[in-house]
Amino acid sequence: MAANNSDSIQEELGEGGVGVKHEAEEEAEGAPSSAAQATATTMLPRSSSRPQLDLSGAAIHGTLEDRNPTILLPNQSDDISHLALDIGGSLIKLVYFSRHAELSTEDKRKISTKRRLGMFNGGRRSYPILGGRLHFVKFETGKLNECLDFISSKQLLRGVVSGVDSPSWRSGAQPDNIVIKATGGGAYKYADLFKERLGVSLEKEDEMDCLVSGANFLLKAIRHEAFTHMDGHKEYVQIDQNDLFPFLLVNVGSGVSIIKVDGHGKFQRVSGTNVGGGTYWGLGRLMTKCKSFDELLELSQRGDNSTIDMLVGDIYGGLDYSKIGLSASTIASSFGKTISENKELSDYRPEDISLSLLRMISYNIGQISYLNALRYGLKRIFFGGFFIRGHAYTMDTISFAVNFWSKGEAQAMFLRHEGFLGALGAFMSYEKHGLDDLRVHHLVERFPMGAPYVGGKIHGPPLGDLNAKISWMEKFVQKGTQIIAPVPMGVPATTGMGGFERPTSKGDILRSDASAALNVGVLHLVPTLDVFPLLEDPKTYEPNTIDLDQDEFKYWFKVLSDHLPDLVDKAVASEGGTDDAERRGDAFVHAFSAHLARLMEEPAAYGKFGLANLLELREECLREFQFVDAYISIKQRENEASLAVLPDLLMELDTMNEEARLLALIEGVLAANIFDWGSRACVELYHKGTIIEIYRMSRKKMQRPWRIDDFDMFKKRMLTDRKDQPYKRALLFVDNSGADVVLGMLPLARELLRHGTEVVLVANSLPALNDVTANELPEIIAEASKHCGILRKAAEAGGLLVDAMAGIQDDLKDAPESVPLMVVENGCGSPCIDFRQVSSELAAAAKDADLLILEGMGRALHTNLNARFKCDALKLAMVKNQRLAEKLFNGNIYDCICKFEPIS
Ligand SMILES: Nc1ncnc2c1ncn2[C@@H]1O[C@H](COP(=O)(O)OP(=O)(O)OP(=O)(O)O)[C@@H](O)[C@H]1O
Ligand SMILES: CC(C)(CO)[C@@H](O)C(=O)NCCC(=O)O
Ligand SMILES: [Mn+2]
Repeated sequence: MAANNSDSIQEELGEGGVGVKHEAEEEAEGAPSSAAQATATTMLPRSSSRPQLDLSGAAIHGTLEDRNPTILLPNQSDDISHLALDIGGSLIKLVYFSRHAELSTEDKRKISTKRRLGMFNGGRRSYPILGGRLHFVKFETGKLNECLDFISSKQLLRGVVSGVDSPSWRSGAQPDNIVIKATGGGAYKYADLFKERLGVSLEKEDEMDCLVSGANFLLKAIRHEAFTHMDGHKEYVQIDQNDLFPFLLVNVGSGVSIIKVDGHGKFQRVSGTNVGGGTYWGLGRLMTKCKSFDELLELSQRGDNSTIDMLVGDIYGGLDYSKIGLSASTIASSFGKTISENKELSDYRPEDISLSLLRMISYNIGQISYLNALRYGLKRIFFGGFFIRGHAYTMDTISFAVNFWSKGEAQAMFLRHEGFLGALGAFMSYEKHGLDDLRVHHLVERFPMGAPYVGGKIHGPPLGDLNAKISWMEKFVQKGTQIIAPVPMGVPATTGMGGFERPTSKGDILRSDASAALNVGVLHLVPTLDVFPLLEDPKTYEPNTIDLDQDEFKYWFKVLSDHLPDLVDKAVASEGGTDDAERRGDAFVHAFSAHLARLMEEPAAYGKFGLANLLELREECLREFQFVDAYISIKQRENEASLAVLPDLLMELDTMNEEARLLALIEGVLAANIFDWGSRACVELYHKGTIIEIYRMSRKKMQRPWRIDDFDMFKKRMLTDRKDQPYKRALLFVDNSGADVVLGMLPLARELLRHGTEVVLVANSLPALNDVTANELPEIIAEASKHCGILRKAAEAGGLLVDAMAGIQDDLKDAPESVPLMVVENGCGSPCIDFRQVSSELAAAAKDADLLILEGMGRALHTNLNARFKCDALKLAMVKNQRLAEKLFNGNIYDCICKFEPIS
């Protein structure tokens, strides 16, 4: 049985440690925030392998009294290189691409690492795709002027030049040369108006072509795009690229187009129906006097269609007509009850009318789609178009019809970017932007701060700056805008005989159109991301170890909420504790809490969401309010404190024999992993002792066997089986700053170097909690090298000492004989790692690696505990969360995990 040392850790510190000041705190007391700032400003330029946070979050405009205030999109300083439109009978859809401001990130360390990894000269792939962001916006066709204003106020035409395929979009374009791609009937109808008002020509693209290429792009490039929706339950479907075609695409716009898709560019419009979204909205408006589509949809949620529709039971005296499979509650005739002679329109409730109408039209579309699927032997039907509106009841009705008539043979699926197929397709039709080459791993979807909030329409002039964004957040708070209930999950009961009851809606307010558009997120295109080449099977790889279901989410909601006050204190202090920082801190808390609340209501609101995504969302949210590195001063003082005792530790290790030393090293990694500011239990410990005291105590308490203890197997591999065949290259995924990396991972790296193994330290590109970043490592290593020849030689050989240590030249020819120690960034800014999207630098480093060491809870437990690799893997972590320990290992907090997975 593995030892449980949790109580004794608390005890020991409770006695010996109380009242003892944090060692480094004392040192830092003199000038706490200025030290932090000094580092912040001398930091190397930020990595661009994950984009900077999108600053295009929405902002509120108008008076506080408005129920649906207008939402403004803040300024976009980036270049706009492409813009495409789909102008339909009801709505205008606009997709535009903004390029990241290119940061120069090629510091010396990176250049020399890249050279070593063979990333230059042939080894380096050339990226035809630009990094940037795809934005999705829509307007009512009847308010075309708002769309024109939006385009000019956001300067979307700036940089778009004549000859749209020219890559030189920055050079000054003459307005009268500008050509943009457009599809939908309005591309013809309004061409002159665009020319007149904006001076642009619309290059027309075929509407069906665009729908198909938009759908194909989404199904290929977006991981969680398609989902089923049955009985109120939403489930994302994994699309197999090799088994995608043929399928039926049903676009439900004003009218409905039904297209059989056989491949890229291979399709046929096989049918359509004039009973579509325009019919629902138009008839609904006439009959209910609703002022907006959403109002009409919202009404339906409180409706009872049995007052309008003639049911089988109405005809059969309350009985089922079971012989032909019809239950009493099945609609026999939509609107059939309104034949009653003594009733006028005003005698019916608008709610009931809206529901009957919605049901009639959705059901009809489902049925016609099924018939066409049957006609061509297709099993999969994808539904798009804005009629769907992410509305649970609409989707359930369509799914019900497809499922009922096909007897479960055919499946209805919906697309998250439902209404943007045509606009995306028009966008794709630009040549040479390289987007056809985009793969799933190049795209990161982000949900800017506006996403959880509810507002009116998205349009209007741009908002200036961060300050304006914060005011927006403050306005929301003042106004007390609560997070409004999600699209209700209809839980229609069926009798199993075709009956389909009315929706039992959860909330009574429809999530507004604006926020629904925001829920689509902003797609960040990051061409430098790659799939980690050592994943055994990228197709079946799932980073998250535990499914974030409602129950699990509730738990993490509390953990993250409880942690917020402390986090924001640190964040504000890291920015000097100024009034401005305080304001940003408040805004951050509101924004992140809003995201949490939104996800609590609907865990699938932003696509399939795991714990890794949730933890990353918090970091992104900090970055959105320009908190560059909340833990910077903690990281610094812990690094210093640990570096001070490193020489003694190394000396002690060197007195041991090889076997004892290897054990001491692994023990050291596990013990030092206790320094984790993301774990509440550990943060409490930190008040009870100095870093070194805690580290020593943590080591002393180590008792084998650990909860998972493959150490002997690892030792055998290292010291017996293949002693003369050491690992060629080890990738060490490091976790926290301070003792964790300095006293844990660095000594282990040193031992591997000693065995002749090249070591690549893999660290975060962007800060997350107190994790060490790739930018910070060279300085730490340089400091450690002062006391250790092995590290120094290896670091020199790895080109690490160029910037950090004066007097040492980066001259490869004169480099001393040693295997190199290198540092690469992982492409993430999160405490977890998703191996489907890592930096190209890491992917290159992985090519020759035969050992992976994943360290820490985020990378080895929350994610990747069950991941299988093409080479040996060692997963090391201390479990610093009681629930996780119980769930994963039937264990206890502070249990240790040493999981070795050799490939043979
Ligand atoms: N805010 C909204 N205003 C108007 N209609 C909306 C709104 N939101 C959703 N809809 C629904 O979406 C439909 C329009 O969908 P979509 O934008 O896909 O079609 P369209 O391109 O305008 O039409 P078509 O392709 O037939 O020309 C409307 O008819 C209505 O049913
Ligand atoms: C006319 C279009 C293609 C315009 O988008 C669309 O509204 C539609 O497919 N209407 C249905 C027409 C029909 O096939 O009966
Ligand atoms: Mn359309």
